[in-house]
Amino acid sequence: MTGKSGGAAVRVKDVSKTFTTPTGQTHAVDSVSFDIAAGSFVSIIGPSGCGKTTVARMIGDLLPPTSGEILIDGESPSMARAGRKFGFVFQRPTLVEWRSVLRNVTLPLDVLGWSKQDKEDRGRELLKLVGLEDFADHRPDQISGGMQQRVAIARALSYDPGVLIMDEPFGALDMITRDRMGFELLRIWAESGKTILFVTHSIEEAVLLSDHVLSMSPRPTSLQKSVLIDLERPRTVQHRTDSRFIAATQELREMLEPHA
Ligand SMILES: Nc1ncnc2c1ncn2[C@@H]1O[C@H](COP(=O)(O)OP(=O)(O)OP(=O)(O)O)[C@@H](O)[C@H]1O
Repeated sequence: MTGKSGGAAVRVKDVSKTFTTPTGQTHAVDSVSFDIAAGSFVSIIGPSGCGKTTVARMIGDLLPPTSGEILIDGESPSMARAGRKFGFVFQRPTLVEWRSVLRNVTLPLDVLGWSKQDKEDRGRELLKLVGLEDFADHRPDQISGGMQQRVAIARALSYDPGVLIMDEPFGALDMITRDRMGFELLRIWAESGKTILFVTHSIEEAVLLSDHVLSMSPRPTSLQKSVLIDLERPRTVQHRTDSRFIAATQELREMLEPHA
């Protein structure tokens, strides 16, 4: 994907956000700037309540910034949303209970007016990508939480966006499923060539999955550091014991939990 933003799939420049509520103002994000190169996997990590979700939601056109500029493939978030340039995956899969797994995946294509056959073909292709080809006709309540989140990922990829924004997508899963989903996501990422922005609470998860980890300060959040994860791919469980993995997690832990 080549953008008008100098090759960056996502550009965040001097972005701030202040929420105004009946009880006063919350300065959540303070002049955050970063670029995400096309095709890379970048995580945002920071203490609870620091503003990670707010940053992801502003990029995903779910919230307007108070000031600053966001570009996705060279376009504003609202233009990029209209042009189906990104998909968004939330912490909870939010599937439609009465639709089959296949018809949940193809839901966004209904609005785009795809033919029944094209939707069916695309849906089955995506279910294969996320390893759920045998569950097309199941209802969401007939599959596990991890499988539901894979349906949500397939749905976000349905219209083939260049960028996937994921806000703590595995936060509601147990540790074993979460670990497995991380590697599953890396496989999907490698096969699909997307740019991924991944919000997480877990330092280990961020280091294991990412090319770069953006460490955010407590609220009002600003970018503390971008840590390059110097580990070859494909990543495996063995990387957890690699000295470079340990050094990167240690560096991030010292930034995020300086008094621990
Ligand atoms: N819609 C809103 N209205 C008012 N304040 C908000 C709103 N959304 C978020 N905030 C405030 O902005 C700050 C940052 O919230 P945000 O959800 O972005 O943090 P976070 O880092 O994603 O937190 P967590 O890791 O716990 O999910 C918090 O103080 C929160 O209360």
